[in-house]
Amino acid sequence: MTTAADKSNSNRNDSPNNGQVIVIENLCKAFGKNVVLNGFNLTINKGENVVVLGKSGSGKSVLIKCLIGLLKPDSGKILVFGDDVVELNHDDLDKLRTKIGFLFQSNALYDSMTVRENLEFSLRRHSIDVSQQEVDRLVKETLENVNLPHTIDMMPAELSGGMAKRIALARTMILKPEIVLYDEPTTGLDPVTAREIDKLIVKLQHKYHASSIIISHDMNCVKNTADRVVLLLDGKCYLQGTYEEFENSTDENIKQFFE
Ligand SMILES: Nc1ncnc2c1ncn2[C@@H]1O[C@H](COP(=O)(O)OP(=O)(O)OP(=O)(O)O)[C@@H](O)[C@H]1O
Repeated sequence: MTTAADKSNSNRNDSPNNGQVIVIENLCKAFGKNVVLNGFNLTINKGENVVVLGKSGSGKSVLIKCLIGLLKPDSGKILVFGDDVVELNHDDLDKLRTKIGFLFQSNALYDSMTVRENLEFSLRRHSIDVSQQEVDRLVKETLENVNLPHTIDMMPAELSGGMAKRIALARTMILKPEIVLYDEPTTGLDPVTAREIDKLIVKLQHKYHASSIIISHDMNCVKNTADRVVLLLDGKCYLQGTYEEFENSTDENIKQFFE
């Protein structure tokens, strides 16, 4: 396993366009005396799924919020497609966010809209100039990708928890985001449904070549989806490695996630 510093140093010798989609360097964020991020480093490559592990309150959400410009870090760099998020103006930040999909823990579907309308709204809101025929085709294709074409005219209240999660995923994917941020995608789901979501995350990763950050405590989800696992501890990237390296680790800070 490697520390983030090792990775960061090796990256410096690489060419600038070598498939790095996100580069986070020395990120620091405190709220008063509460130091949450304290020199956090992480690089995410094109098409890679990275799981961020960390105890409750370790700063995973703060990290994601800094990444999408909802929180301003105290110092450090967050390069997304080569642009520093901290330096972007409002319009450029908006443009960048259209390339980033977010799967909320709550799914955040609009209750008063059908599945079709939820997906269409997502497209229209990003003012993508497409014909109704193309919208219909995209909605149908995306619902087929999550194996739920028959739900097109259903209301969110009629969907099971697992179906709602898959529709929320479809709504994220219809915009073909280059980066997807998953916030505990399997929390609250039964094990069978949770494994279906894992498979879907990997299927969509391969289909759309998106890069993902997945926040999860569900070690089965981590095992099934992660190309790389990163442990956020004391505001830093404490260790990173494959799932197998984490599983076999004798480090007490890692072992506790497997208990
Ligand atoms: N806007 C804010 N103002 C003040 N403190 C904040 C703010 N947002 C987060 N924090 C603090 O930052 C720390 C990290 O919070 P964060 O929500 O990132 O944790 P987390 O790792 O996502 O936890 P969980 O797994 O429970 O969701 C906590 O101590 C929290 O109280």
